[in-house]
Amino acid sequence: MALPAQGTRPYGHRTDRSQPQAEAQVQDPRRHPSPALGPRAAQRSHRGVGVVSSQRCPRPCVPAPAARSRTHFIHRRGPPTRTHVSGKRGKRSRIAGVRWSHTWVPGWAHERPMGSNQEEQVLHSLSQLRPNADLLDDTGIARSRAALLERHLPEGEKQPHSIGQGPYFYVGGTNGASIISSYCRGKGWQRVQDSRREDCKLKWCELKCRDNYYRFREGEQLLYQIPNNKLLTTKIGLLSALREYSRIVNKIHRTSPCAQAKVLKMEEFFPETYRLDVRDEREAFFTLFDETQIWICKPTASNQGKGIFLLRNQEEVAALQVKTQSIEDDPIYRKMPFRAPQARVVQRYIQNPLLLDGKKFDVRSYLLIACAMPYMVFFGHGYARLTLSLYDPHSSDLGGHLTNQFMQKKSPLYMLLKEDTVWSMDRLNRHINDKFRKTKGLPRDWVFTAFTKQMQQIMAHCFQAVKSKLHCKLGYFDLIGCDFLIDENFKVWLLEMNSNPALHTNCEVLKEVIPGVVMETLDLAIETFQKSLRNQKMLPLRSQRRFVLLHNGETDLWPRLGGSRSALRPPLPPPRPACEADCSAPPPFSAADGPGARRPALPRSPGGAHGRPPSAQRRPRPPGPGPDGAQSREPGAERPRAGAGEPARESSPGLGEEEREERKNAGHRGC
Ligand SMILES: Nc1ncnc2c1ncn2[C@@H]1O[C@H](COP(=O)(O)OP(=O)(O)OP(=O)(O)O)[C@@H](O)[C@H]1O
Ligand SMILES: [Mg+2]
Ligand SMILES: [Mg+2]
Repeated sequence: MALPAQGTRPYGHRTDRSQPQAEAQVQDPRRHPSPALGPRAAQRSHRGVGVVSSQRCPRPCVPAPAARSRTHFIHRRGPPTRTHVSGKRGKRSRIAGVRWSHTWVPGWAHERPMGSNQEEQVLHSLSQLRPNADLLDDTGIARSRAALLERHLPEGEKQPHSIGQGPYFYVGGTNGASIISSYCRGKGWQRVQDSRREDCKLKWCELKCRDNYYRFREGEQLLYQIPNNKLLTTKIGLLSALREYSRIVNKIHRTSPCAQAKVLKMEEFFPETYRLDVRDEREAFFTLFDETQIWICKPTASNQGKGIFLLRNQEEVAALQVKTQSIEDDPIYRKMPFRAPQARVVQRYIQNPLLLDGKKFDVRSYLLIACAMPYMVFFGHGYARLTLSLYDPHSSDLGGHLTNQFMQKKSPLYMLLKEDTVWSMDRLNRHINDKFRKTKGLPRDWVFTAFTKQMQQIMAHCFQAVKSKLHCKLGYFDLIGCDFLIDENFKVWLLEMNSNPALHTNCEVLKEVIPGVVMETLDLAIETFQKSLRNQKMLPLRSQRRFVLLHNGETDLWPRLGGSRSALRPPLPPPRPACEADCSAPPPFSAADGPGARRPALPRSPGGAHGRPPSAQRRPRPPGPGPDGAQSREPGAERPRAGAGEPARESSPGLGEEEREERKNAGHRGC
């Protein structure tokens, strides 16, 4: 576990295409650069994003201070609603006790059109207090916000939206739209309805639309969602990335025995999973299945529990086998594979989940990639999602097995009992303290200590697995919802990661949690963007409140300003001998993993759950480097080749196909 590095601080805890042309011309940001995104944006070309200072771009062979490039974990005790600050930050850090509590705001429960409801006015007013967040003192902001909340909000005082020709923003879809809009309007920005406009300072789009990426102006605008986030946010993408990363790490550990055992092993946190679109894998699964276990079958890119079913007996498995084979043999799908039903995975079902008053639950947390150039990656707490009914492993009612809100909403009891289906992390912590601490010998506040740490390690590990493959440009940012299950032995399992996580606020707890998550996401995206543009040091981050820094990529050799993933990778220095490496850091990649090196293709065969032959599944553990997979690579270390480890047979579509898929699956992940 890497300790908090210097400079980090503990966690505070459709288009209306009729937009007049003239308007767009008048607002050409190249002539009127946005104060919010910085004047230099206006001078930049699309790709060249400025001179990189020597401080930010160390000579390749000179290792930069390791602490700056490592993944950082800052752990705190206690609930996430207070900010713990390090002494070094002094008064400025004591911002925070602002609880993003809007429970008293009537009518919050449903997303409504922009500007039409009270909560938007509230958020707008709050946001107005920090029109230039980077210029203001946070303590003052917090006080002013609190004062405003006290004075005005119960009466629902309406604050006029700023008029005037401000920078523009675009929000596509309804997920979180009112919160995002309020935030931006509070900065004096104006919402536009035409997604094709290129002069938006911010585009927050639910669907990844090809046009937005074609039109994206690096270094001049912020764009929500990294275009190939499917590497993490589809079931097959995540599985493939984790397998590939394991393979590389294992190889390094074989060749460099002193590379210490600190990287997580995927089988320790990711339930055994097989791809059904890969013949060898599905055959391995059909062979190993026996009726003592339950498996869960999921489409790779759906959400809300759609298309999920359990496999408990040979008949169900045989039916699945026939169905899968018939799809593969279908001449139509052979000709037009994009018409075929979505690829699926089968995953070992965690049969013994921890229960809260007899109910199954999972935890939604957030992985925030606030900046992709350099990477600034954060962890954020979310909430727990419970089923309405009591858990019975033998029940055929999926409502008791699938904890997502969407499934629960199907119940007639939902409207009556919905508040019981979402718990705050505080409540979860209290419950676990009360009910399990003694009997299970847990440390006090297990939720905010051990559990939080494990979630952070797992997320950091997953990020490391895809870091070199994500398309990174200055201005891309992403908020990813990560779903964790705790079993009755308090073992933590990652179930999946979701793009475009649900930002609805239809329960009291969600009203408390979601606006804060969205606003801090935007604050951090803007602050890191500005700092990157200006070649400023990232830390300290004035807008960091509840999110915890997982990875500070300032000293990563790649990606760096002045280049992007879409450009050619710069030559990498020779790897340092592993034994010289800081033993708390992950091992460097060998030259054989570097660019131009030949790499064996992904195992087409029996990958089995974690990329090993089925015979090996039950199952020798790889000589693992240990529990901490959370650090970044050494500054001189090579990375896996871009594209390597792409899901081998997942249709790896261009955006067109992905867009189609997105549209098919439109919906918020995890609602
Ligand atoms: N391996 C597993 N063991 C036990 N329960 C599981 C497992 N995988 C999924 N579940 C349950 O099924 C639910 C839905 O699964 P998952 O999140 O993977 O699908 P999804 O369709 O992407 O859902 P969403 O995006 O809405 O969270 C989970 O919230 C969890 O309750
Ligand atoms: Mg999902
Ligand atoms: Mg889920």
